[in-house]
Amino acid sequence: MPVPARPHRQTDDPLDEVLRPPPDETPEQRDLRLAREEHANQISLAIDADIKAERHARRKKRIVRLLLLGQSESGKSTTLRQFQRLYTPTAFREERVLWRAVIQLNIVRSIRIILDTLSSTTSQVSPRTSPFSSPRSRARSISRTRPPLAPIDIPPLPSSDFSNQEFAPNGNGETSHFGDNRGEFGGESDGEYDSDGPASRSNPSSATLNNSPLEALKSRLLPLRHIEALLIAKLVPPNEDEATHLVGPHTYPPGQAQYNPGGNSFRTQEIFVRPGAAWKGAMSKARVNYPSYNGSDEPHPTPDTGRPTSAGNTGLETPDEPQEVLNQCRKDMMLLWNDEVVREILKRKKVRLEELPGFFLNDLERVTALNYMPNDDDVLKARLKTVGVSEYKFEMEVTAGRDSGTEWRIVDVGGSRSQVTTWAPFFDDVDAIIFLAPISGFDQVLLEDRSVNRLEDSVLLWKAVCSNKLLANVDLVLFLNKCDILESKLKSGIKLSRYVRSYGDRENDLDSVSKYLRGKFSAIHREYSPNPRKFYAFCTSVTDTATTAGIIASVRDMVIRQHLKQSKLL
Ligand SMILES: Nc1nc2c(ncn2[C@@H]2O[C@H](COP(=O)(O)OP(=O)(O)OP(=O)(O)O)[C@@H](O)[C@H]2O)c(=O)[nH]1
Ligand SMILES: [Mg+2]
Repeated sequence: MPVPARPHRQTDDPLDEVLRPPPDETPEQRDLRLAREEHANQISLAIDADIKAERHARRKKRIVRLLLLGQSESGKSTTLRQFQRLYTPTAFREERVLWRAVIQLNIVRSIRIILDTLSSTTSQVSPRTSPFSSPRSRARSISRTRPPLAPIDIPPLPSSDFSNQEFAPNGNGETSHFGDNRGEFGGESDGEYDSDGPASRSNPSSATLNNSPLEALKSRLLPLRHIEALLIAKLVPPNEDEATHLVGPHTYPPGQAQYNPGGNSFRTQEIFVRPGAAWKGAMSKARVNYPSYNGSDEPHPTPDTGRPTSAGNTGLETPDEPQEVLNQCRKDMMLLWNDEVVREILKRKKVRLEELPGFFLNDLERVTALNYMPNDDDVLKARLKTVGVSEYKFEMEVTAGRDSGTEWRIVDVGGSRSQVTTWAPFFDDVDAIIFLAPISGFDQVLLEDRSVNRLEDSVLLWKAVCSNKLLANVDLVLFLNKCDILESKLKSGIKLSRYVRSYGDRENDLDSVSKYLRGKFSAIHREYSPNPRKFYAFCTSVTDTATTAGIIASVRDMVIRQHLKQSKLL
């Protein structure tokens, strides 16, 4: 529909038009208007004074405000948990038990990804074309004591059917890594890991796996669907409609989305909660007695049943049904995850589960035990997406010299694209920002927009943060995060230069790559910052407690020094 032309105005400022006095204003109306304007002006001045006073009081009270920014899955909430672990250890330990439900859900989701992947594969089996049917692989499989779960005759997998770009970005020219604007970052198609030649991509085959061991296993794992629903109900507060109405189906790559063996589909999206104590509160309110919990790593079986007495602390009914179901399914889950052919299929489909958030399949024996109690590392590895923005107050239990008596407030935000717009109101009165750029994502795309490369998205966000005028005087700390995943990717042969053309033929190792990317981020900071300011960069793996402790201690020191300087207390 054509948009009508706007009437001609003297000024384009809509406020100007509204505020201009009417042309036929009487002297009485004029006096009244001026009195109203004066009144409004007084109110506005009073509000400004309040804000100033509050800021002054905050400085006097020594409240330090730290903002965590970065794209989704960059590690913001994990960094927050590291702060909690280090500086409010008692509270952190007391809350560990609440994370068990999240970990249970993470496990269920990982199993679902495997089953989805197998389902999409097994419906396309064509024995004749299978590289798995080579005499060697046949012999290897036949010699095993138990039959493999998936058939040996698996053909090359048509990557177009499993269009999980996260694992095969740009493999088929479907996405451009860095949009059309390939500046210094320029992508190339990912051919190296797409071992399927073009000829093998379309493989309309028909054989199905009725009554196969895989089908039997799938039905034995069906109870996981039930506990998934149960866990979602437990984790998402009852009034959180939005959280249960998860974002659209495009959010998850198709390979992760559908496990639908019996017609009842699993929820297809990532579960999320608003940050803050809401979900923890909802769960802990449902606590039943947990008499012997002392914050240690030791489990607390009840004397008679061996069941976890912590069940009540998870907010789940006693006994902890999800834990019992997971315990019953543990052998089958291990069978699935440790199956050689299943691993091969995952590899061919480029599903690198180990690199996905919330991965616990290598710890199934431990985490499915009836008396399982999450340890610190488990809590840091658990994945629960954040939606919204929330401020956490820290009264440091563990203080160090200069910042004793200081109250810390750490603001954690949801990082997915739709939420970036919610950040700006929190830019006021910030002492420092920790920006997390997960540099292992150079070969991945965003879950919420599969046309956007993750590294490119981080670079764009970083530019926006550096150039933001509200943040012009805020010190920036950059965490080039997920260096552990980056290292294993580089070691496995994935080349940065395929995705970042300007990297050229430099060494493809962690040291060279992280130095290079650090240089790029640092150059952006120099170029885009409105004013000169302090900038610190660290290569991090924030799930790693040992290395992160030192980095967080340095950040804390820097931030507090700057805060004191600004408060003119130094
Ligand atoms: N291996 C590894 N995993 C990490 C690292 N940092 C974070 N993770 C994991 O990545 C997942 C996502 O981390 P979160 O801290 O939830 O990410 P976030 O930035 O808060 O994400 P949103 O809440 O969606 O904005 C979690 O499962 C973390 O355990 C890291 O350095 N290495
Ligand atoms: Mg988060």
